[in-house]
Amino acid sequence: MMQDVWTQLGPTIAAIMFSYTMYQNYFPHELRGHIRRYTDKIVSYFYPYMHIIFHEHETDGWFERSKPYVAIERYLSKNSCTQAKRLKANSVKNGESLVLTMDDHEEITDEYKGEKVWWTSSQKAASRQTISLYREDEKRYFKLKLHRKNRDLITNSYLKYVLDEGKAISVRERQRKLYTNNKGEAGGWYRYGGGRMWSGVVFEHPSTFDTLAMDPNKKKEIMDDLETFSKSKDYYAKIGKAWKRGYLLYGPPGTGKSSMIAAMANFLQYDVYDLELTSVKDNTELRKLLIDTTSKSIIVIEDIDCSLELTGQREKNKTKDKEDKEKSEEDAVKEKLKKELEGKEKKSEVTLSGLLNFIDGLWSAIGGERLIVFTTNYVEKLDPALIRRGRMDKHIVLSYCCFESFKVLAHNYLNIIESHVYFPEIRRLLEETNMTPADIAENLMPKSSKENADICLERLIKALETAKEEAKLKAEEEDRAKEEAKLKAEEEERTKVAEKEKEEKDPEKKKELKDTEEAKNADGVNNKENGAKENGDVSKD
Ligand SMILES: Nc1ncnc2c1ncn2[C@@H]1O[C@H](COP(=O)(O)OP(=O)(O)OP(=O)(O)O)[C@@H](O)[C@H]1O
Ligand SMILES: [Mg+2]
Repeated sequence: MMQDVWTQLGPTIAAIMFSYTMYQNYFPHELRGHIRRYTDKIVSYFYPYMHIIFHEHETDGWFERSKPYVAIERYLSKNSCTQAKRLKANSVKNGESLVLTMDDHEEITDEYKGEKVWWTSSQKAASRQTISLYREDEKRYFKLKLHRKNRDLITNSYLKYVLDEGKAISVRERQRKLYTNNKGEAGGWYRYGGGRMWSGVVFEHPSTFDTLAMDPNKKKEIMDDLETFSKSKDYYAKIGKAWKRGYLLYGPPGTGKSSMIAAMANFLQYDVYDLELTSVKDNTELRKLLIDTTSKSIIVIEDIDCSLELTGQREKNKTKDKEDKEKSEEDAVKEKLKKELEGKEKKSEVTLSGLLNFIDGLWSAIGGERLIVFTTNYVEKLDPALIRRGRMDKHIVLSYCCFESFKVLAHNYLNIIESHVYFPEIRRLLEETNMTPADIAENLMPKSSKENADICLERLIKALETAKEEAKLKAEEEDRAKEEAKLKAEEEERTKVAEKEKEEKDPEKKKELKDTEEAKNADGVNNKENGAKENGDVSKD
């Protein structure tokens, strides 16, 4: 049966092929163009579909792939995996992961608002005249087939959706980076357009909100806050605010400030720009660094209190005139000596006002979707202007380990899910003494393959007891010192009173004391008058 069909089809195919070859060889090029136009018209009368082509390279010979093509490739990858029989694998993230797309001449179907479209991937040989230095001699493209009645829907709405979705997938799956600013002086050439302001490495910090030990309610609040921020582009535009948010993380060393920044970056899939303020030459360079950051990023300034002399700068300026007058010659000499000692070592000239502008000046709005995070161990040292709401919108205190935080660490480090016989004791000890999550974590970590959960928890209990004992001794020591100081002050007071009483009882001494006081007062008046004359005081005239 099958053989019969082929026997009948054979001559027909041969005839078509022959006619096509004759047409190609003997019809002049111009005539072919005319024929094509007319055949297209006839076909379009019966054929209700239309096509849109998206080339991989928009400009001939140019190396970069077209952005719409890449976005479509990413968008189609999810449907390709389920529909296409032959797939093509492209490596991304420096070969660490793969994007699967349909192979040439495969077709996949997509549906948008109830209407179907069809995508195919193809390639055609590049024209011989084109000289391409960078890529293979073939032009890849995606072809979108759609019904003509859906023209408006697809061109106005569907294509935008595909491109946005494709871009979002690329962002989600991109290799995130941790950047640090290059030192201005050392790498001076970059400032004249020769290089970049930031150097980056792949961001691989494993901290997440799951591994972060803190009060669960507080954790949830922060996660909600971050999520709301990342989805609020339109809201920020509506209220006329730049799409950025400031976080101030403060607390003792080892309470998880840096870990939280990493968790935030992993949660939102953002890049991290770790800004070393002391390497920034001046306010202009600070602004350039800001311009050179991308959106979907966290700009971090760690230990802001140590970064610059930002704390008292305002007061210094306010009282500058007064100080200038009062500065004694001795002070001036001291200052000069200090400057000489510092030698030629160039210090950062970034000022508090420069930093304030960096955070919420006009330039801070460019790019959007950025978090600015400051960390400090001493929040009280910071200038209030630096951390006011609007600059640092959310203040988060990270403190000593509570029992809830401990449970997270016990789960992470020892895989203890809910409870353990040692937990009540640990709970009591944590309420009685302060220990940072970093110290707790160190005690919980097994030091050899023989150490099980019991051994690690016992070690923690011992450490907590020792810490409690030390804190008690320290408190006693402080109380004792305070008591001694109080007794000393009382003793001094008693001696003073006794001496005064003694003087008052002795008439000779009393007269002597009165004379001395009168002489002192008279001296004071004379000195004032003399001083006024010397200064040319005109008030008496
Ligand atoms: N809240 C926490 N949850 C989980 N691990 C923590 C937490 N706090 C500290 N750690 C552990 O302790 C180590 C030090 O923490 P981290 O660097 O985040 O502290 P920090 O608050 O930034 O300290 P510093 O003020 O000294 O910079 C981390 O590697 C982490 O393993
Ligand atoms: Mg830190």
